[in-house]
Amino acid sequence: MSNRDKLELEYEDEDSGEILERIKEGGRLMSLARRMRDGDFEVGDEMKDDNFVEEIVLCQVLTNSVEVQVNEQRSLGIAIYGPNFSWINHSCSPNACYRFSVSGSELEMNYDESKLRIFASGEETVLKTWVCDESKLNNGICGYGPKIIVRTIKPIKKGEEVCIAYTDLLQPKGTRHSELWSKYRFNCCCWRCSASPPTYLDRVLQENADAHIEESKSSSDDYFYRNEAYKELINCMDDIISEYLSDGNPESCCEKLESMLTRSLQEEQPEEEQSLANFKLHPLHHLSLNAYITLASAYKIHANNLSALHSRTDDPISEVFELSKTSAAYYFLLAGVTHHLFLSESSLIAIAAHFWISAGESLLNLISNPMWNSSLNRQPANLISSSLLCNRWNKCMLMEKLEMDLVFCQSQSKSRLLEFEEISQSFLGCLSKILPPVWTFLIHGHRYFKYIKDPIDFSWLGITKNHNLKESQALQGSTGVGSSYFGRTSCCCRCEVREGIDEQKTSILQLGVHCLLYGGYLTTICYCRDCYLTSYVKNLLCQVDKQGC
Ligand SMILES: C[S@@+](CC[C@H](N)C(=O)[O-])C[C@H]1O[C@@H](n2cnc3c(N)ncnc32)[C@H](O)[C@@H]1O
Repeated sequence: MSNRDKLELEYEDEDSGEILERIKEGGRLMSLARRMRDGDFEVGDEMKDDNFVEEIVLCQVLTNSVEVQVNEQRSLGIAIYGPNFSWINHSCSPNACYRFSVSGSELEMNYDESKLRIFASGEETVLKTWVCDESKLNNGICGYGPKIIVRTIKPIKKGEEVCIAYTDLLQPKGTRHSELWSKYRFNCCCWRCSASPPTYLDRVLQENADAHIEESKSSSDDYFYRNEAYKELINCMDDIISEYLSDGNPESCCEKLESMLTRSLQEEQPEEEQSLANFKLHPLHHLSLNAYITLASAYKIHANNLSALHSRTDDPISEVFELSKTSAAYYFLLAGVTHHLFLSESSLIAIAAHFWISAGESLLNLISNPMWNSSLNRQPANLISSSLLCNRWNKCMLMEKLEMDLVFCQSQSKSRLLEFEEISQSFLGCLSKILPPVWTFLIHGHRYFKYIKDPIDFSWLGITKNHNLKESQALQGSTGVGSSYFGRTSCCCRCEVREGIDEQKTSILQLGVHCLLYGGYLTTICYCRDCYLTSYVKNLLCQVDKQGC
């Protein structure tokens, strides 16, 4: 499918007009290049308008290509895979996800960095490409480059359509729809988009946490005023993030984003900021999520920059320590928020897995900060004390099970769903013991976090869940785990609250390893045991072991 006709029909629409112009220009240049290559070029040909085939090719690329990402760090470019993949439609509550796989030998042997080059605005941009190995040619089609693997993430009934996500599922419905329309030319009618009342996920992603005034009961002025405040917040955040991307100054970005988040939650507002005050940004809101993602990484980059600047001094820098603590707190909050949302929409499993792993990694990084040793005249820097690890941080039954599952690929005796329910409950049980002191330590004195009453259980927000039949069915068919956290979850493990410096480090380590193993466990469900992300988790866990015992 190329959607070429739809683009032509929608020419009136401003966006489509621009896209169509660019397709026409691209098609003209491609056909010109073809004629020159074939020696079939005469003066005046450059003005010819018979580029239909080239235009179709470009439209097919727009409609069917996917961004190829073989690891977390960077994207390799875009690719079009065969019909087995390209024919899969989209849903905002998909039952499948995909990942790319490339073997180490493939990366080393077939990866020729010099093959394809393009020039853009005077600067040379090098595109990497896989070189076709003649011996692998199979009827003219060669199987080189990363493989794409589609995997189910929900039970799929016979005859039911398999769908994947073309867009970010944590965006509100309006944003998803305009993105799907401008890129793919269709209006999504999946059950999540058609749900009435809207699903819990769609409601919280956009809900104003201020007093719940129903649209019909509020005055039109009030509604208008809030809408304006919402647009103002979006513009303000976009400006801060674009400024950060262009000037690369994490310090100013953190300062501005946090003032924005904090101001939107303050009860008393200066008069000139009244419109922002009218829109409360609760932590499950999609704008808060965008802000947390930027803040978690900006704090980490700021800490790394500062530590590189002082790399020659032996003294550890307390500011680096504080920045790393805040970065870990944001990663943890992101894990808590996405986990909460995942429990109501199971297709968010890969996102939740990703943030649990990032939270675990940032907590382990914090443990190896030299500041722990200096202020207390402890053992050599950068080493997690071996007594700490020989103690094996009182590894609980859940950790032992998850480690066996991840590292030794132990076979399961139960259904995946039953096992998931048990593991998730035990995980929340462990967190209810280890997290409170660690969270207090991470957020101490921070102006924004004092508004976050709990980073895992968001019942304090007072946003009630729907009784949408399809939603509860989806839940039963997938996670089935309630979002209860403090108090209500039972835990049979040996995790315990600790006091004192070594104990504090132990609690952070315990929490970090729990997050990594749980994130790794979710990864095995959505991507399988043998993928890049699970190897990444195993490597991090290996480093903990090597540093210690
Ligand atoms: C990658 S192709 C998918 C394969 C396509 N359905 C076909 O038969 O060739 C993307 C295009 O499929 C259509 N499509 C995908 N998901 C859809 C959905 N949920 N509803 C309607 N059309 C959809 C849109 O036209 C979109 O541009």
